[in-house]
Amino acid sequence: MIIKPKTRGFICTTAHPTGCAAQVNRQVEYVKNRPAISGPKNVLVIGASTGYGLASRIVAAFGAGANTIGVYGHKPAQGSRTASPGWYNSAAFERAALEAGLKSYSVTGDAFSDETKQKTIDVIRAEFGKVDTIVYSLASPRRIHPKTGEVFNSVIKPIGEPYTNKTVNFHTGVVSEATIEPATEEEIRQTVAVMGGEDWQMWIEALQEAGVLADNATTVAYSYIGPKITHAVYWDGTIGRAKNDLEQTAERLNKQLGATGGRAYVTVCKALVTQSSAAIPVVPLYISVLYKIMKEEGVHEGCIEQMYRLFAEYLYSGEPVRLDDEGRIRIDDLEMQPHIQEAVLKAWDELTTENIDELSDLVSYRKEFFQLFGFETEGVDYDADVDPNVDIPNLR
Ligand SMILES: NC(=O)c1ccc[n+]([C@@H]2O[C@H](COP(=O)([O-])OP(=O)(O)OC[C@H]3O[C@@H](n4cnc5c(N)ncnc54)[C@H](O)[C@@H]3O)[C@@H](O)[C@H]2O)c1
Repeated sequence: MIIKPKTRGFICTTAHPTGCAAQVNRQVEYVKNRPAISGPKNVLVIGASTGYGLASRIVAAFGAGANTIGVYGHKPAQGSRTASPGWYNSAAFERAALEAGLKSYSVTGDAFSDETKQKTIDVIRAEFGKVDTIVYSLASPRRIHPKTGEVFNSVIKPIGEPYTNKTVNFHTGVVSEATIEPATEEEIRQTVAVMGGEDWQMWIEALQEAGVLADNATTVAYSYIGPKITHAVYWDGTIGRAKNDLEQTAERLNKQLGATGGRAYVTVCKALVTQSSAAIPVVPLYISVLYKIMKEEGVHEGCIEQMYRLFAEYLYSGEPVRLDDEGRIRIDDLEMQPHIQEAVLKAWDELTTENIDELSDLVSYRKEFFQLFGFETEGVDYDADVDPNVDIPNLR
């Protein structure tokens, strides 16, 4: 069938298998052309099919030659519906790993459930023995608690007061003001339950109890802090509370794993176009401005560049890991440079619908958004007939 993008707000309901594969292969090529990384051997990535998780898996496999297990939510094609981009990405990843002679497995299911954890443990035990690196990269709107069955929904809201700022409809380029009402205590609690550290801890403990966690294991989870412009809706809001909880979890895990030479880190990453960040008001406009300035300065990075730097220069550099005062890894360092942020702020104050293309890189934002779903990718013939049914090798 001929597959074209179909959007509904900040989501695209179709995905293109050839385009997604091309995006994955571009990231694989980037990593293959960088110096090899030495350290990780058997890597588990939770949330491995898109964004930072997918890039982490590509770096582990093609940068360090590691065997990998990717855990992610699954949506194969059905009738006239295409599969999700994560499905096509993972199919392309598994094919590339097979070709490179790397062991790799995909476990699909709800990562928050005991069942998926057990399924993953079974694969580790049968195929790898143990894992030495665990990347926790879930971004989810909802979690069912595996012990109590309680359903939690995460919200992106400020705390205390309503928040008003500029935002953009990235499809039309219209800049307007968005006001978000503050979260209730219950909404804060539920957001922390979804995006905080409890499930990360549950994963590590399940792996430890099953005896499939290597002694000197490294685990990492991702966070974002960002500039003052987004603080009210992000760092000082509901999601920031969850990220705070993630940091406390890292501290606890560090102590727990430290006894056997292991380590746990929260890594603060750069703001990038992913399915998750597209859903946050204000953030797409901030990213568009940031992209323009960072590109002009020659310091722009995407997911793959960020993850390569994390593995090569921090986690597996052979040196003690550089941390900030709060014990976090900061690969948002380039984004947060004062002169970059000053330039963003200056543009931000002046931004209107009329000058958006001059002051921001909305064109790239839009393009990258569609690329997340395999569209607008060079070298892909979008008028060609393509089979939406794609098998994932090594799917468990
Ligand atoms: N995008 C950014 O700008 C940015 C910046 C800094 C930090 N981060 C953080 O990085 C992490 C990953 O975010 P992303 O932007 O790469 O998101 P993403 O939406 O691209 O990826 C999320 C992954 O989680 C998986 N997932 C979600 N719910 C699941 C479930 N219940 N069971 C199994 N798999 C599930 C998806 O399949 C996907 O593989 C998050 O913690 C996010 O806060 C993102």
